[in-house]
Amino acid sequence: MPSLGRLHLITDTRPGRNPLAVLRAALPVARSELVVQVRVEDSATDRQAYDLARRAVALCAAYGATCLVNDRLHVALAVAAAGGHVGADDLPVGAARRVLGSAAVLGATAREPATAAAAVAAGASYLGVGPCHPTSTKTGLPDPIGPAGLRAVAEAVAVPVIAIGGVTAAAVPVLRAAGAYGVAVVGAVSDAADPARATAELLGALTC
Ligand SMILES: Cc1ncc(COP(=O)(O)OP(=O)(O)O)c(N)n1
Ligand SMILES: Cc1nc(C(=O)O)sc1CCOP(=O)(O)O
Ligand SMILES: [Mg+2]
Repeated sequence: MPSLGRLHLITDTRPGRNPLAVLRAALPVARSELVVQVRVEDSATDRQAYDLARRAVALCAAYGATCLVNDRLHVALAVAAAGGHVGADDLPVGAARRVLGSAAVLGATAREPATAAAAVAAGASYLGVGPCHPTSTKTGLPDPIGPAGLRAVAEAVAVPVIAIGGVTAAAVPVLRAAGAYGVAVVGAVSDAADPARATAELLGALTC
């Protein structure tokens, strides 16, 4: 399995957003360092998820980037994505691994060490850990775990830990020092006036 990219860009499909335009801006900058996670609103139909995912897979292929699909693993398989990401309300990690197969990238959400270790034992190849900081992108999350919470998870597992939740380029050094291999963002790129520049700033912080 090729090494995992360090910058995970999650699609923003809230009303009024243009996720494909954001991908077209970010991909030429980050190329193979980018992991695109296709995440749609819960209210989206499978057909809408499929249409976005197949376009994202094609764009990623042109730049050597990795494309994953959040939650809907049948969509991941249908578009030949590299894998998927699951959390507490999705298929259990072991079941997700059986669906996707042994070669797929499989991310799992973990907020504390015991869940993290269990997810890895069940077949997760990376962990999304957060929310590290307050975020306005997703509601209903627990309180932020901060760099200390991230460190506790990172010290418990041997797979890449991807910090998520309110991540900005300025926050990256502290998160990396706490054990993050990479970061996952929505707003830091999708809300930016210049998504290409925001991507470059995040990459710079991740690779310095
Ligand atoms: C990299 C990464 N980390 C965490 C999540 C959150 O997944 P989940 O808890 O299943 O919540 P939804 O994104 O499905 O609402 C993620 N998607 N990516
Ligand atoms: C989709 C998602 N999951 C989270 C978690 O902690 O599980 S935080 C989050 C949203 C991240 O968006 P932003 O980069 O704009 O804060
Ligand atoms: Mg989920």
